[in-house]
Amino acid sequence: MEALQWRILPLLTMIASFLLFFYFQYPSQQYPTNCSLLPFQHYWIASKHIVTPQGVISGAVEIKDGKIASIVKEEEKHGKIKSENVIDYGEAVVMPGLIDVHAHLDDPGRAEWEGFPSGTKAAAAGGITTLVDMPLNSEPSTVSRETLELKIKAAESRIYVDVGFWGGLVPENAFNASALEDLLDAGVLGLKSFMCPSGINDFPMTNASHIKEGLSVLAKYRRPLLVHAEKVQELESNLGVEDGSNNPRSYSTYLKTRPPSWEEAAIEDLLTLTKDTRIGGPAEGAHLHIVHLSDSRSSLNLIKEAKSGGDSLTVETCPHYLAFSSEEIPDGDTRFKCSPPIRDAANKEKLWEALLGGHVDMLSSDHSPTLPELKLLDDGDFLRAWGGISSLQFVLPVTWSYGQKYGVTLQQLALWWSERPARLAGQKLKGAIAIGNHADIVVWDPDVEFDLDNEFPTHVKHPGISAYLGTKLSGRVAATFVRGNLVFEEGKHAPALCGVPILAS
Ligand SMILES: NC(=O)NC(NC(N)=O)C(=O)[O-]
Ligand SMILES: [Zn+2]
Ligand SMILES: [Zn+2]
Repeated sequence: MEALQWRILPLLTMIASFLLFFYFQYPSQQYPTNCSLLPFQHYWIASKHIVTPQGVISGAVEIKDGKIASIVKEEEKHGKIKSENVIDYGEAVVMPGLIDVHAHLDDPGRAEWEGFPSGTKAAAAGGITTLVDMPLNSEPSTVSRETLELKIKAAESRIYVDVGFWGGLVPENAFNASALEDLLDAGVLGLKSFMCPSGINDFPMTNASHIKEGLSVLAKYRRPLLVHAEKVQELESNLGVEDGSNNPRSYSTYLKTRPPSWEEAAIEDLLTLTKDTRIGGPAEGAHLHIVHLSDSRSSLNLIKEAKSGGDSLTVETCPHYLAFSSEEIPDGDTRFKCSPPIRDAANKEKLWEALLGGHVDMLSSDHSPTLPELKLLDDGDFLRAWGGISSLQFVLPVTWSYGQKYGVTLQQLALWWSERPARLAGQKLKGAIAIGNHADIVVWDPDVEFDLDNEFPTHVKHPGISAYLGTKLSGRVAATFVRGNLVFEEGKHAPALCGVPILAS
């Protein structure tokens, strides 16, 4: 016994000193598991253009253990910051990281379309620090506690940025309050449903009664319902079958199959339900969010009216509706196919007007990629090709570039891409450069122009299907911080994937 002790003791001492040596050599504070390209966790980001809710300031943001510890104005900097831990970005813009509340990463089950690793790597390179994944296009769809658990498992250790999840409201669970509560208790940030076929078999559409039920459950949780608002209406013409103008390679043919009246009809239905969300109404606490609005005429007027009546209602549009117009879409170029469709130039102008006027609340990517074969790029058949735009990495430069003409400000970008999306997704510690918030930050150069060509380093799985490929953009993302970790800088990603799944509690 004693002999054994004498042999083990020196061995233990040796192991202990070995561990101590490594601890002091590489203290965990100093090298946080490769999550960050920076060697420290307490530092300052300095710039002449820091976008805060109170305005754009020159100064520095103090970051400590992943949070924003203080914001120091230029004139107050002296003596308040340790110069060796300052990253000075000069004239570059320091803004809250983008929060994309509408992305389809198709994982698990259809990861060959995108997947968590490539999708979130692209997000990090594009200045998106949080995204909320849609419940459909993965296999299975996220419609129950079990299927949410599969999502979380697919995301864990495989994401470069933080990812939350919307759950699906489908006929199968809509009248089953305990199933919906189970899904909400498991942590989805809210629900999402379709008022037209979604294109995915295990994600059937809902009608007004399903949505009413969903809202009543959501009211208790104070989480939103997101709706794809298009309702199939009988088409007025027979698409020019008689006059021969129904060429499936022509974008105008596709446009005629999904007229603005579809959006209008869906929104009319929805607004009969959102009245209940008013203060004192039976669904007070519930909130309805209309995703990817394209029609800026009648649909938007209905939304404006309901909002002014006190309905708890918000609406998003996407960069592709603001950047492109139907007249310019080349024959056969199915990269531009999405639903609702991109409409004419006059519609686009009115959409900008509504965004600038505060009637459209926020922006989202609706990144919905697929396999290049399913885009039928060779055939160019708009009626049969997969509908969905691939854009995730480019939404910041796209919004900035196409917004120049309208005098878009940095403050507006932060509102549309961070502050309001954070509120929709219930993320109180995200969406603004403010003391106590997560240090989720994008640093970018508004004046740097680049050609988005085949040479440009893109990280989405299938860059060739992006409608933005071949355009010239301004606004280059220089660095992205997620909870204080420098996850992307100058084309390089941090070695470890340290994004975390975000669950509502
Ligand atoms: N199944 C989809 O990804 N659909 C999406 N497709 C688009 N937007 O064309 C969507 O959000 O409706
Ligand atoms: Zn949709
Ligand atoms: Zn979508």
